Amino acid sequence: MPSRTISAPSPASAPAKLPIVTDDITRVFAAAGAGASFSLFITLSICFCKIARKRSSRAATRDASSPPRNFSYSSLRRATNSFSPSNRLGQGGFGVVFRGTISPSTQNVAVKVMDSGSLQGEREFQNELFFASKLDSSHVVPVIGYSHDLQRRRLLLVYELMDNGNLQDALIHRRCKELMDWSRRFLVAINIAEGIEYLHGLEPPVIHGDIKPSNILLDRFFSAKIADFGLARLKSEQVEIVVAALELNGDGGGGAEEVESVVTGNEEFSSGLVDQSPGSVAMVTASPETTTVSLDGVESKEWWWKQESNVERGKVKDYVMQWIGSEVKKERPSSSDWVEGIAATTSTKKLEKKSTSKRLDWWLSLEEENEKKKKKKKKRRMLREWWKDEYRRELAKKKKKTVEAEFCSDDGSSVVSQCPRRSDSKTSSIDWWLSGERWSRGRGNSIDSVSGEIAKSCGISSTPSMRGTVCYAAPEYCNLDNNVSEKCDVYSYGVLLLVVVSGRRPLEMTGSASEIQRANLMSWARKLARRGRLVDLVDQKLQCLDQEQAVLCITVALLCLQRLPVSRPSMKKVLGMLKGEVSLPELPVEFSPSPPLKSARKHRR
Ligand SMILES: Nc1ncnc2c1ncn2[C@@H]1O[C@H](COP(=O)(O)OP(=O)(O)OP(=O)(O)O)[C@@H](O)[C@H]1O
Repeated sequence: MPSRTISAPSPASAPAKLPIVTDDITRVFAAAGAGASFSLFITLSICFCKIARKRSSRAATRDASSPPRNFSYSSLRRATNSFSPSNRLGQGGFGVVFRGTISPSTQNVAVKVMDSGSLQGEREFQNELFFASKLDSSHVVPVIGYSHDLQRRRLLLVYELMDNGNLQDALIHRRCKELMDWSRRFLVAINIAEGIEYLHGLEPPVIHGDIKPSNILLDRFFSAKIADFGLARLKSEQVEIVVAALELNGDGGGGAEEVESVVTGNEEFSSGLVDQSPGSVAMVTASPETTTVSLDGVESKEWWWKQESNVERGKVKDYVMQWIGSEVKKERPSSSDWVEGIAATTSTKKLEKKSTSKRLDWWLSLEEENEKKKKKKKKRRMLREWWKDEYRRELAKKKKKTVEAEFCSDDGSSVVSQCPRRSDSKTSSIDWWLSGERWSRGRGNSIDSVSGEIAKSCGISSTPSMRGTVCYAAPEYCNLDNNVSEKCDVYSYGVLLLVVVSGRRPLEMTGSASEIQRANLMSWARKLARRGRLVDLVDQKLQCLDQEQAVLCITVALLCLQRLPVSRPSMKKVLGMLKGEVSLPELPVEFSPSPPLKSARKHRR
């Protein structure tokens, strides 16, 4: 029987094992290679992600210290799909706003394209950029960047996109269901108050100058943010509020009344960015002579320096300097150019000839601009006249003298209050609102301030003038002095608060006689206060209404709407009252439900 032996491997079988070893080594090397390339891939992708995130975060978030980003025109054109009408978000006084997506960060933005050739648009553009570097609050719509395309004479501003659009639309036009919930509406009112309080708390305080629902934007959580700093200004340190005794002749009483006026120690800073920019003055004044006189040899560059030094003592934002220094100067000769032009020597005659023709072009373009403005003004005046006639005809037809008398007396304070200098007891408040003088400094808008909304909805347009927006602007704001303080914003907030609570415009005419007394929201609120029925003003369609809170809002609004700026509470107090941290002061006697007649008369005197 053959025995089965397990023989030791013969030397001959040894070479057969070699391929197995080589295989292992290859596998080890392959694994190591794969590992190395995998880790290289991971490292590279991490690096790539980091760079991409850095890039996107540069576009997405911009803290106050970093300047707004300078976008190329083509990148913004790409972002908005060639400014496609389907991306149109809305139109303001100075141009159209488009939705866009910035690549590669895929951040959603709103791109405002200023009307080409609009001088006031240019001014708003400068103002927005200036404040973009100053403001850093969750209650302010951030400006991400800008673009100035010299070839096409286009100025563009890039903002963070606010998904729920503006408050005016959401509240009045769309009747957004989210805003039908009282708590959300109240939160919106608080957000806005916080935003204004932030602005007023800065050093120096920033006065927005155009607080109104269409300048309040809502993000995707319906958190309200303040937008549009085109009319904003820095409050001068020299502005102080003085209470002076003044004779009032309007009501025949002739008694002395305390009237607040604002004294400016230094004219240069008093009216802030909008009015004081020599560039702006140069843009508004038509002739170079007046420009030279009004500018008094101050260059736009110097003006920006002064604004800066007023805030940060010498710190200057390079981008503003660069922008003003290079671009504006390139396009528009400054006042000193005019002066220098006169004193030019013969050796520079050639240069002078060139610059003179440039100036002439510029001057002619200003003339053209002025002509256009005049035509628009004429059109507006005609429309106003027509509207006034209509209103008067309506009044005469209904022969409701009592209603008219009530309307006038109700706003009796407001006839004087809305425009103290033109206190005419025969003029009703609505006449005053519709009076031409109020619009006399209106913006030359693409949407006409009067025609736009009155014709459609019998409401008042929310398009602003250079002195704020009709119905929202404080009485002292309409005077052309420099008496602008934070209290102007407080007044506008008062109107806005009434709009938020009532869910309607400040001035609404439906034509029916019963509606006339409600036409002016402010005077209706005053009337209801006297009757002790403030709750009647609250939007009927509100859900989960906290009646106490709503009445508190209306009361605070009435305090904000007082004629004398000194009587209005500060924004800090307003916020405290709304949050229940500060107790409500007594409403002025004219708002008390049953005013003792004699003492009320005495008080008026
Ligand atoms: N950041 C934004 N996000 C979303 N929508 C915006 C944004 N900015 C503006 N809009 C929309 O574009 C509209 C026009 O804005 P714009 O600031 O030009 O004008 P306005 O404030 O309505 O009017 P005006 O300039 O005459 O005061 C706004 O009402 C709003 O609906």
